[in-house]
Amino acid sequence: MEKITVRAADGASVHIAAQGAHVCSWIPAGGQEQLFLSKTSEWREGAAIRGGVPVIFPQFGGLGHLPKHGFARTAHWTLQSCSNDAQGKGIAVFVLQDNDASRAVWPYAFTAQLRVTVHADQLTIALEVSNTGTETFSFTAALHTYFAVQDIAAASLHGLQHCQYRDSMNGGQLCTETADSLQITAETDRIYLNTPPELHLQQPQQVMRIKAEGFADTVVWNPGATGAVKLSDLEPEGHQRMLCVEAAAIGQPVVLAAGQSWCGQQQLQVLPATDQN
Ligand SMILES: O=P(O)(O)OC[C@H]1O[C@@H](O)[C@H](O)[C@@H](O)[C@@H]1O
Repeated sequence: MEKITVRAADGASVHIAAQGAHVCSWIPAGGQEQLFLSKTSEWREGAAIRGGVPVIFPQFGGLGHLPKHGFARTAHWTLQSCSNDAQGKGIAVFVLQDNDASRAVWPYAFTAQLRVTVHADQLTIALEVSNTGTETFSFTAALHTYFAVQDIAAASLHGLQHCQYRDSMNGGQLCTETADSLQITAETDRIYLNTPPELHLQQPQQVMRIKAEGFADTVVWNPGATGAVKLSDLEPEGHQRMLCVEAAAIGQPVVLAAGQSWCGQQQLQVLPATDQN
């Protein structure tokens, strides 16, 4: 499968597959891999990659008539540019436009652009969608980031306390998060609504600062042991080494009239461990 490497002057790097404009690997300068990528992912054209950062557009999950999570994650995106800016940041821009295949299932004219910027201890992924047609359309979307964790039992997510969420494990029931520190002990699949712009994924060795802009919601997903056995492309015990924290626009679908654009981004930064870990 066609992939590019984007490297910042300081050595930080990402690998991106043209299928899905899918970030498969992110290594901060002087650091270690931060994204989970299943060793048993299929790597077959048209099959979703298990791990990294799938781009979900124009439909999250099964919330519509399209294939699950829409078509962008399995479509071929065109590399528009790959360069270093004046500060040495590595920047790659991929574009997806409507085509016969997309119009057959979703009859709208659009351009989606994914801009990936890497440097130092940071990775920023920005998705911009423009309505290039004459008809208004609406969509749901997500950056479905699979964070690598050393041990899910020692990881905790901070920042969601008091948020409402739809519990997909429980028919989409609306609940309120009570935990200050969310720990994953079983299959978890939740759409948190109107979440704060900054969350922290804490592990003993580091903290991941997860900032979102433009995306109002956050999905937290881990298949647990019960869900993992149903995923043929998830490596054995893979659920113990990953946590998806997804910047998402689901509760309020994005509506774009002709000529309008929308942008959402997820900005990640690796910070040293804190005393709370
Ligand atoms: O197996 P897929 O299609 O990549 O989806 C993985 C998961 O993605 C999450 O975003 C959804 O909330 C889950 O319900 C889903 O199971």
